[in-house]
Amino acid sequence: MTPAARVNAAIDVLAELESSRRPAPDVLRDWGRARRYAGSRDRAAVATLVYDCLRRRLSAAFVMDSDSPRAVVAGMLAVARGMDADAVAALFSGERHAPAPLTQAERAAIAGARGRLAAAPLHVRGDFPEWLAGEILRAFGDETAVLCEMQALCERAPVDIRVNTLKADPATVLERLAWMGAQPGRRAPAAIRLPPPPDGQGQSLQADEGFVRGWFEVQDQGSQLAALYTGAAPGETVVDLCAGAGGKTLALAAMMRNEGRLLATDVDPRRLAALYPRLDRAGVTCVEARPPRGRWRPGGPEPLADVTGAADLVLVDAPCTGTGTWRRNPDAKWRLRPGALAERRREQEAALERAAPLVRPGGRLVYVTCSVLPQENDDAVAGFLARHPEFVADALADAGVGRPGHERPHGALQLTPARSGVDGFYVASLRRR
Ligand SMILES: C[S@@+](CC[C@H](N)C(=O)[O-])C[C@H]1O[C@@H](n2cnc3c(N)ncnc32)[C@H](O)[C@@H]1O
Repeated sequence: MTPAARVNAAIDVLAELESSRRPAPDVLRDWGRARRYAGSRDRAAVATLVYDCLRRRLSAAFVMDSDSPRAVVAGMLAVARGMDADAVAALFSGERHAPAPLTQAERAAIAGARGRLAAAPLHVRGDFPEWLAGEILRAFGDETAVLCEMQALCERAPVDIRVNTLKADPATVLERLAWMGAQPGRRAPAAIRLPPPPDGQGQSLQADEGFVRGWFEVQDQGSQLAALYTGAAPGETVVDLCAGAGGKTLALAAMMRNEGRLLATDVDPRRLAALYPRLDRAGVTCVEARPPRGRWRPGGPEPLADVTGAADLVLVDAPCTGTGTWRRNPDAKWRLRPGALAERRREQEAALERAAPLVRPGGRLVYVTCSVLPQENDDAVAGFLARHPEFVADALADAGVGRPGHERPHGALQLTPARSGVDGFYVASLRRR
């Protein structure tokens, strides 16, 4: 496919996304399947165009004065890729498989994009849903900080891996992946960072022998730091209450050097299914998976009943809106609705209530989200502390990585792409008196 044909395809995919309201990965997958002539590079390039449009949807539409898929693609090429009107016109050429030529008005809009955008409202310049403006201002304090943070959340994210120190050492893995442009991670000691792939062509990490042998996992450094701030140590009894597919379980097991007990569960037993092969591959032996029988419900049988009052550490990696991961999942920011935020808040409260009785006196409860919204973070912790006077806010474990984020109430830390160079994670540590 020519570059212009890829642009045309992105316009089609965006139109389909709008009309079907299905998630972007599904629409892109179906688009690729229906077009056998599109090779893997074409599919990756089209996906990157679509995701870049989703990242910059509001600002691209604003400068073009239209939110049609065609306008959003043209506007994105101007605002995100810095293309001038001639460069965009070369793609909108009207030739075979290319979009129709730019109109005079479109050319003028692209030429004046930068100036126009400077006068746009905050949520347009920051490309986030208007209904979240109050929450985001609350998170970062003033408009300058909001813009800096939200624009960083519009960038493409690098790929981070966590070297599994149970099986390998970071220097050896770094050498092995040097050909992919691997660099030491700036934040977490076992992290290696790969640059965002040009034109969305993903690195074939899962095919690497090192991955198959369990030497590393793909995991954002924000997630790695959140695990480090728990201070999980060898010999402890640790609960990973919201283990999901086990990204943090594996990180905790490595911190514990496979010594002690690490109990992993989730409200949904199907989510744990992916954990088992990952434990095998990583050589993790200290984990006991405790799937509930059917979906766990408050008041129902507790698969962790035997640990009541006995855990040194309970990690609540809570379900959340995922606003901190918008770099990787830009579709999510436009799909998020106020009702979903309210639902996540209820789930967070339920998970915290479930965690509290498991913690031993003097033990700690670490609450984590991948969100930047204070309602899910500061407010969730404040509400918990008000309901549970037997807990007090505590300092995060000194993981030897400093505190490269925004300080929050209760000694908590908010990591962000702009401030920390990682996904937006929130971490708070609470200690049982
Ligand atoms: C952010 S995800 C976990 C990600 C995972 N820890 C990782 O690092 O890959 C949140 C998980 O919490 C689970 N969850 C929600 N409410 C829960 C509850 N009350 N008890 C246990 N798990 C819960 C969800 O099913 C979901 O898998």
